Amino acid sequence: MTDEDFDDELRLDPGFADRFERDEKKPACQLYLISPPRIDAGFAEVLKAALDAGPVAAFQLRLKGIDEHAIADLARPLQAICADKGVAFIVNDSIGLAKRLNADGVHLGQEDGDAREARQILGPQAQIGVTCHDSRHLAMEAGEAGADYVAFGAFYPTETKETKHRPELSILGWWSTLFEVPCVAIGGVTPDNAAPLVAAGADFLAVSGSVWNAPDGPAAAVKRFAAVPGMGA
Ligand SMILES: Cc1ncc(COP(=O)(O)OP(=O)(O)O)c(N)n1
Ligand SMILES: Cc1ncsc1CCOP(=O)(O)O
Ligand SMILES: [Mg+2]
Repeated sequence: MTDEDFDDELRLDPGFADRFERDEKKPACQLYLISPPRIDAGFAEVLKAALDAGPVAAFQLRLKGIDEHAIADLARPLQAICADKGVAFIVNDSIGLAKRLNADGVHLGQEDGDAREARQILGPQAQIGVTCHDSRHLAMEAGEAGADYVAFGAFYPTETKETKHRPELSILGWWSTLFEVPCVAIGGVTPDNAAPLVAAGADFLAVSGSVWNAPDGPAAAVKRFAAVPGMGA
């Protein structure tokens, strides 16, 4: 079944998602930071400053190409900072590492494992997120499997990851209208292009490059995100 067939089956007016308008009944959109691809010795201080600069709901440790013992060693001080600032600490890719670190949650891509298994292993309090690319079908499957959020992207070009999928903004309104599970927008999001994602219904903006590579520094970028209409604590 295609995503369009879902609209037919649900007897939806095909244009309804484009007309979705975020209003005061929907909680403010929140910032979800994804770590830089490499963590150097000074990163803990950079992270602290970024988390102090504006509201951040979550921090995901996303390190590729290094083994889990090394990631665990890098994780602990960062996890402590997040705990201190009341920011959820999410591990990318690995249910086992999330368990070992007693992280607040795990983010799973379509090849990273199953949300039901993650729930069994990590327990009812864990925040479990699932990559759904541009697919309503994957998002509904993730919701049924008990995901705490579904992630759509990449909305904009990004140098952080090679991406194949480019959802339309309307997937955010479609999801928000039909389901309670929060949705995340990811991929090339900057303070300058964030507003349409927020207006379209994103509950979280997941951001890496535009924060860590900001010319005036990560803290300034977090501050700019806080000023985007519809963003909040
Ligand atoms: C919040 C969030 N959304 C999407 C992704 C991408 O996950 P995945 O598709 O598994 O790709 P990698 O990040 O593992 O390269 C994410 N990490 N976080
Ligand atoms: C991990 C990931 N998944 C889809 S796009 C992306 C990269 C997000 O980083 P950036 O905010 O730098 O585009
Ligand atoms: Mg992954």
